[in-house]
Amino acid sequence: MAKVSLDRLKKQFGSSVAVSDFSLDIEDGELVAFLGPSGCGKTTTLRMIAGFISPSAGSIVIGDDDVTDLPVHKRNTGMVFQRYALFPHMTVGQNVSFGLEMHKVPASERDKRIGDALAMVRMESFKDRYPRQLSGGQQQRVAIARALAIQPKVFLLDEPLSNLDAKLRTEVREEIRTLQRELGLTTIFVTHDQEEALAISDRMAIMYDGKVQQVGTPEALYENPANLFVADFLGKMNFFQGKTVDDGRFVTDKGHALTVDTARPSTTQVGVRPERIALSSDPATANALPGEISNIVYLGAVIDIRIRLDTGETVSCQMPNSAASAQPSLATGRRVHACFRPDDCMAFQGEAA
Ligand SMILES: Nc1ncnc2c1ncn2[C@@H]1O[C@H](COP(=O)(O)OP(=O)(O)OP(=O)(O)O)[C@@H](O)[C@H]1O
Repeated sequence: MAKVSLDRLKKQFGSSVAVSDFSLDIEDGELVAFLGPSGCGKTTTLRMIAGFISPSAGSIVIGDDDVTDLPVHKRNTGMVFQRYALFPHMTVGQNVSFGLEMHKVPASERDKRIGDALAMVRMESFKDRYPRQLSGGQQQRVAIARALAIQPKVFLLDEPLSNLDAKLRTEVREEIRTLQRELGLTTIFVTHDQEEALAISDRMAIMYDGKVQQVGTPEALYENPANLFVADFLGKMNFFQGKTVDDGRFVTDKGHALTVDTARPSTTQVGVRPERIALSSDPATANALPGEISNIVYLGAVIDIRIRLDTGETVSCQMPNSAASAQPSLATGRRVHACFRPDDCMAFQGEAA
């Protein structure tokens, strides 16, 4: 496997800039997810790394080789696409063999490589079937086997799970992660699904409008988002707009005086995660905003409770199902205080989306 270094990558289509100033070092054996909303430049960046698109500026180094100007087949990357991209007229075995032939693997070695790759994804017994005789999950496993059979230095996946149903998505996601760890594969995984990115990656690069907004472990990004975009995009967040009046005191536009550990003079938004909000009829914390329960949404493991504050804003509180059932008087219309601790408040600059 190999380290991947992206240095100030840029891609311009005509006058529109799809990706700009994208720099990132991906360690040997690391799985990095590119996460961001539709159109932010994830696929364009991945395609530049694979060699399907040439960058307008910047460089791509895989291992010790600068591959920026190399064609696709000389980069030794294995790619899996959203729509499987299997050849319909070829059997599973022939599909996997095709990649090996393209990479000039001698015929004497091919059968073993095909068998090994299909075994990795538990598809050995499907070798003689055609893609139309397979389910979506099975087709995607074959696409993964085809990409891995060439023993790539870098494994690239572009929204590989988005055509699968929810249960299968989790199953194949876990299979990809297990395989990636076992083989020590340097991997880039493009997705717009935050839960998927959080679950699968060592680190994530969050993108917006062609630019990397923040890179870090799932925990670091969720607990310490660098800016309003990341805070809003990753997970849910309650925002309070206002200004800092003195050290640690933040007054919202609606007139709530909050105690916020991280408030700075430049802070214009305070964010609190829904799971950090507690409901109390007898508040004992620094930040307790009165209101009434306006809606209760049952999400299975988690209950989402909306509180309409007396000042008009709505705050979302999430609690585990077990905690909610321990609160027998949880009902719409009930008077409560939405309470949160000063160290659970995150401080940001700028306008919330
Ligand atoms: N061949 C192209 N010609 C012109 N513009 C393009 C081309 N490919 C992509 N773009 C534009 O570049 C931007 C980034 O596109 P890209 O496909 O990389 O986004 P994405 O984050 O992968 O989105 P999605 O999740 O919807 O696939 C978009 O505005 C898109 O319209």
